[in-house]
Amino acid sequence: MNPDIVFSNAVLLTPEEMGQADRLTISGGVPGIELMERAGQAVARAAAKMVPAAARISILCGPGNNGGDGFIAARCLTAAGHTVQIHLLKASETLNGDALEAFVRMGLPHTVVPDGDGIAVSLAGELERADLIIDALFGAGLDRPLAGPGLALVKAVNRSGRRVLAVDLPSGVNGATGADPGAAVRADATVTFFRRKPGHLLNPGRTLCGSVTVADIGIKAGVLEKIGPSVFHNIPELWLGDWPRPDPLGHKYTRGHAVVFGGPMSATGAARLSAGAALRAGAGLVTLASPPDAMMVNACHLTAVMLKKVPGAEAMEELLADRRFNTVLIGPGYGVGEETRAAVAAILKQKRATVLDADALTSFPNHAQELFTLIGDNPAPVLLTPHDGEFARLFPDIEGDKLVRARRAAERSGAVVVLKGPDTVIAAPDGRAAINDNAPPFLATAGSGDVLAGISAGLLAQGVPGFEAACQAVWLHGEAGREAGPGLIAEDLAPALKAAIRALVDKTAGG
Ligand SMILES: NC(=O)C1=CN([C@@H]2O[C@H](COP(=O)(O)OP(=O)(O)OC[C@H]3O[C@@H](n4cnc5c(N)ncnc54)[C@H](OP(=O)(O)O)[C@@H]3O)[C@@H](O)[C@H]2O)[C@@H](O)CC1
Ligand SMILES: [K+]
Repeated sequence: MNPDIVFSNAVLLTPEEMGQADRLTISGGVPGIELMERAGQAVARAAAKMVPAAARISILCGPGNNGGDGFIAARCLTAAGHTVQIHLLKASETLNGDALEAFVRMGLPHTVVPDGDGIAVSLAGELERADLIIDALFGAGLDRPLAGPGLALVKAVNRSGRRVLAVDLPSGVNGATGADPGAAVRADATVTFFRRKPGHLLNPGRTLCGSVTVADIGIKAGVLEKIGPSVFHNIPELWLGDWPRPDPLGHKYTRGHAVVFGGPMSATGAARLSAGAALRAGAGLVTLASPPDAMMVNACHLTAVMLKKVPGAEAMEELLADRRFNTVLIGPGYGVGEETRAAVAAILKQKRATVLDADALTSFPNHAQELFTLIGDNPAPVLLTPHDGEFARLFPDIEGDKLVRARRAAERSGAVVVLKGPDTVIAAPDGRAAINDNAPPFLATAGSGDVLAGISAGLLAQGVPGFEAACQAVWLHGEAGREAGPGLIAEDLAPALKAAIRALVDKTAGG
């Protein structure tokens, strides 16, 4: 990975790391109120784009600095000619620091939400009449589920059916995990500061944020060197430096040779989907290794993908004695059980870049440590690509939010773990992780995972390092899904991949 990535827009900061960025900036001579001014002004600019002239805007301000941003926005929007109603969750006497300063600078009338589990009918009515509600209740400082008047207010916002702009995070969403224990605001848009947070990308946080914009509030990227971020947004900026650009003087043998092990006659399609995707992803050659009974059906369906009869684990070892097969994928449609475990062991002993998917994962629930030992002994990258169900079977004791689970699993297994879903997390054993957000919902269809495993193998075959190959594959898979569009089936993905790669290469002049 390019070391400059830690300064890039791909960086995600936990609320703690964001606090560190804040403190480093303040100790570097920028007063906190200046950061808050810029934050509040950015919120006001975003709000102005969401409403007509002279709009009615209700601003809900919490007891901390998130509320402080709301006071600044209130002042700016009033100056711009909007009618602004300000509601404090707690009496202004409880404010301190920059939030108090922002409140004083605002100098506008306000009300305080009365204590209790409900809110006044008049406030509910006002929210329902607003052109926009600005949610400045809680941001990075939320440290427990909402309750009492805060919870009542959030429910009233969601009931109002009005457009909502969230400051930093929709109140109730945990910035580190995206969790919303209890309840959270459902926003149409969110303005955050300096860098995105994991909670903007992990569900349910992502869906509660609406569209997210990142405002520059004067924190310099240089502070990131001290913070040492390790979690990233899976965007091309993260891995373009490792994108496999074909050598103009090269040939197909210099672009790698992936071998995909296929299943019995009744389940051959999955491995063919994988093999086709590996070829599309740029592997110079792809061989489908087929059991004898499935040769005929595979032969009927393959053209550019080559076919080889491989009757069992011993034949696999013989095949892989040829070092030109530099990457192996096993799992899609392979079958679950002892034979699969033996095959995976035979493959991992050959020390090739390896993708283990589907049945190759499901065969190991009671033999997980055996698998991790084999992975540990293989110096080449190994990718595990479980969905939640496969993950739970392989790592039954690992709990927590998706980011934590994927990172623990990667550390334990020694593999790059791709924990799949609408917010796929890719985690490396060295602690790096990336969160993906470009997959359309219609990508959740039979065979889609086989294609993803194939793209991963195709990139590994070209020598892309494990973490970057997984990140590229997940991103391309999402782009291919968007390209294929609603109604897609897995067969559509390999052709759509061509357009997705073309767009990436054109945009970046990546060759
Ligand atoms: N960092 C930066 O660079 C910049 C940050 N900025 C802004 O600051 C925000 C972070 O501010 P923050 O740290 O003051 O936290 P914030 O979200 O206002 O909440 C803390 C307050 O809520 C309370 N509380 C917590 N949970 C609760 C619950 N469930 N139910 C009830 N109460 C609860 C907690 O009180 P407690 O009761 O725990 O004492 C405390 O009073 C950040 O999101 C961004 O908008 C910008 O100005 C620009 C620069
Ligand atoms: K908020």
